Amino acid sequence: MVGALCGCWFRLGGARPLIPFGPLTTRSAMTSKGPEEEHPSVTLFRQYLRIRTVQPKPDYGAAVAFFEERARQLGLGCQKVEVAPGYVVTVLTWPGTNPALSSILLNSHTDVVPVFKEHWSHDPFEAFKDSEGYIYARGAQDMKCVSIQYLEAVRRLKVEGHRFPRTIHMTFVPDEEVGGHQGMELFVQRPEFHALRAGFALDEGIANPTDAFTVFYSERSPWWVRVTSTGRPGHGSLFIEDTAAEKLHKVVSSILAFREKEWQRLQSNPHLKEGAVTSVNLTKLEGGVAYNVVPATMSASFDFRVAPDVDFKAFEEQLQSWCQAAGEGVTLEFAQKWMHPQVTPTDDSNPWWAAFSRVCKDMNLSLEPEIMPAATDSRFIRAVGVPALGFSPLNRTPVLLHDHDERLHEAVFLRGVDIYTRLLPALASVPALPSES
Ligand SMILES: CSCC[C@H](NC=O)C(=O)O
Ligand SMILES: [Zn+2]
Ligand SMILES: [Zn+2]
Repeated sequence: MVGALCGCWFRLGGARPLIPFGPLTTRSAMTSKGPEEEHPSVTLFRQYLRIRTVQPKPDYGAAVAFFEERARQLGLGCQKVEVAPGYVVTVLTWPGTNPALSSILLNSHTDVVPVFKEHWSHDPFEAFKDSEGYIYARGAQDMKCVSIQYLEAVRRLKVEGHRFPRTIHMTFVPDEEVGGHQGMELFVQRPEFHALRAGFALDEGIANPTDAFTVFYSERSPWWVRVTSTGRPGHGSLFIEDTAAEKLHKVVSSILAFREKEWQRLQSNPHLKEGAVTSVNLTKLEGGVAYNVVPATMSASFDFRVAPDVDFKAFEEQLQSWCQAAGEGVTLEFAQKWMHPQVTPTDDSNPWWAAFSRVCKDMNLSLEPEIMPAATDSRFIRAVGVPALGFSPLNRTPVLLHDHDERLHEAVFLRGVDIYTRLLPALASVPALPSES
């Protein structure tokens, strides 16, 4: 461990009461305060949002320095693990009172997706706050809010003098937005990860526009598939037989028919949520050189998200058989193929869920448990046997991750700090599990 220094608090007593708000409409009554009156947690959030950790060239160095400084100020242990050249996982640690118990892992990624600046109302890296209190920035929802909410909850609990039996680790990881292959996927294989002895993890979720909070207990598996079709080339004026395009068209039709079937299944059953069915989109078409030259090769790329209850072997065979049915010379390759879907139980047989859901109940938060439609670092955490929930405490918030004008209201952000301030004591005080005694 390095940097386990005890620093001074930049502000004591973060538990300032929030201005309560009801429906969105009443929020406009809340006028935003001047910078001198801004809640310090919001100021810190906005500072972090200004660090340009934007793909494809994130400034990871600045993010690591930011978290090292947080560790210094909060008196937390700080460890840096370089999982690949230039890809550092920063781990901040608040030791528990009983080192025999497994720890709580609070994960967040530091990178954010690119922007189309011309479609934004404000500079996406300025963290502009409007007069109503909405903070506009890339990463406001996904997921720089969560990183700071973890830190601010820990700060508050530490200031109040609490200690808990279980150690709390906060991991700040690179590379999630491009697949996590240089981030969490490598980190979970490292001795430093195993040394954390994580018993349970929290990671990102998605905002919920209603009063409820969404919590994810599993994920769909990303399968990125490129179908390549080869056929006879020739002059564009002739009826050439066995062309690459005709065969590719057949595969595209089969896959889009499957897409329609899954869409209908989702539409016709109000109990099914997006993550419970398999989705697919045709995302790239490549091939051809000129209008009048029939190409010998064409390809189509698909982004499949396979639901966790699918028989993966049978599904792959289905993909192969669509290619075969299209004719000779049609093959497929995988650019991503996640094969280890895991489900974290959401019943009281899981003591972590029991603790999590009990706090939500006590706080009158209504939870909507779902399967994450996209892929997050949770899949790597669950795959090494650590139960994980995907949770971003953002309700009454439009889903704007990866979108233009991504934004978050400061009151929702601060309410999230309150929520973690209740969740962490409960999770870090879960009694010894059978496997720990
Ligand atoms: C297949 S790895 C890509 C991970 C990415 N995660 C967030 O958006 C996603 O597209 O789901
Ligand atoms: Zn994310
Ligand atoms: Zn994202």
